[in-house]
Amino acid sequence: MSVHASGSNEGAVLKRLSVPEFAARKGKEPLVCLTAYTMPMAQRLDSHVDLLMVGDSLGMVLYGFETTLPVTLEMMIQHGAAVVRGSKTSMVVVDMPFGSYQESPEQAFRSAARIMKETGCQAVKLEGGREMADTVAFLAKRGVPVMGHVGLTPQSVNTLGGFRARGRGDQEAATIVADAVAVAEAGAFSVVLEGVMEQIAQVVTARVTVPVIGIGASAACDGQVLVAEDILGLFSAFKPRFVKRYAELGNEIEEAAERYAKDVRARSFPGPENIFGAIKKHG
Ligand SMILES: Nc1nc(=O)c2c([nH]1)NC[C@@H]1CN(c3ccc(C(=O)N[C@@H](CCC(=O)O)C(=O)O)cc3)CN21
Ligand SMILES: CC(C)C(=O)C(=O)O
Ligand SMILES: [Mg+2]
Repeated sequence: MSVHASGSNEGAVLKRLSVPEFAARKGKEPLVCLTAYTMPMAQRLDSHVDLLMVGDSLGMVLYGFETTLPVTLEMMIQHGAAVVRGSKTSMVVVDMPFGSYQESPEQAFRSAARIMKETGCQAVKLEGGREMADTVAFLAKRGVPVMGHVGLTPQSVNTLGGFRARGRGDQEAATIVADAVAVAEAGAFSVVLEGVMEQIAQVVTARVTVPVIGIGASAACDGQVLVAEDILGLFSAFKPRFVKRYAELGNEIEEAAERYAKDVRARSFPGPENIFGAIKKHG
């Protein structure tokens, strides 16, 4: 719909939204983010969003895993490279998968460097709060822009006991605020805030100087992100409360497959226009 107005897009060549331009949008218009895992989806979404997030949710949405834990660095790199190839103006951020960064800042840097070298993305995202602050700082100081992710952190599903809203109760709410502040102060250029009450979102958004991107965290945030397949009706294993459906493409796929099957069975497909050199029928 629109090419990013800020920054210096001199001449006719379109440029991607940069990390500093993204960060400078806090307090201005809301930042629009969606996940993308493939080239064709990235092509369709690119001009409508500010950021394309190659989420490790692809393990659940594309591969049918029950959690994001089995996702590998290799999978994130292949999908990340495809999304970069399919987009021109959006910033592309790739999720660091479980096990690729938690061990040490050095391990995180090695993984992040591979992601950036092999995909061409602008930044990486990793889950965690205060315990990840050193890692965020280590990467940010070495040329790896980092997006934080606090609140409902799906890679901790086994510790949390499920994909449930976080921050119910004052103690847990204070923990989430402290986590967001810690990663922002460590140098994260933005923070995803997932699955928390509006009250927490409001406090976090006011308290940190970088954009807070919400998913199930109310309109108090500086921007929103959702899984593209969720809003398009292409994923039906579960539907979090925070998802709003904007299309029912899953139904359209089924209807298309049904019509095709009917045509093949009736030999009405392929027709003359779909074949190479039809046999001349003599009347
Ligand atoms: N397709 C998809 N969309 C997502 O938003 C998403 C993923 N996959 N995979 C990674 C994580 C997992 N997420 C989830 C998964 C399930 C719920 C869910 O079912 N929530 C229920 C409440 C469950 C409870 O309280 O026990 C809800 O009603 O929102 C929420 C977030 C968010 N992320
Ligand atoms: C939705 C975003 C925040 C994410 O982490 C994912 O898709 O994996
Ligand atoms: Mg993720």
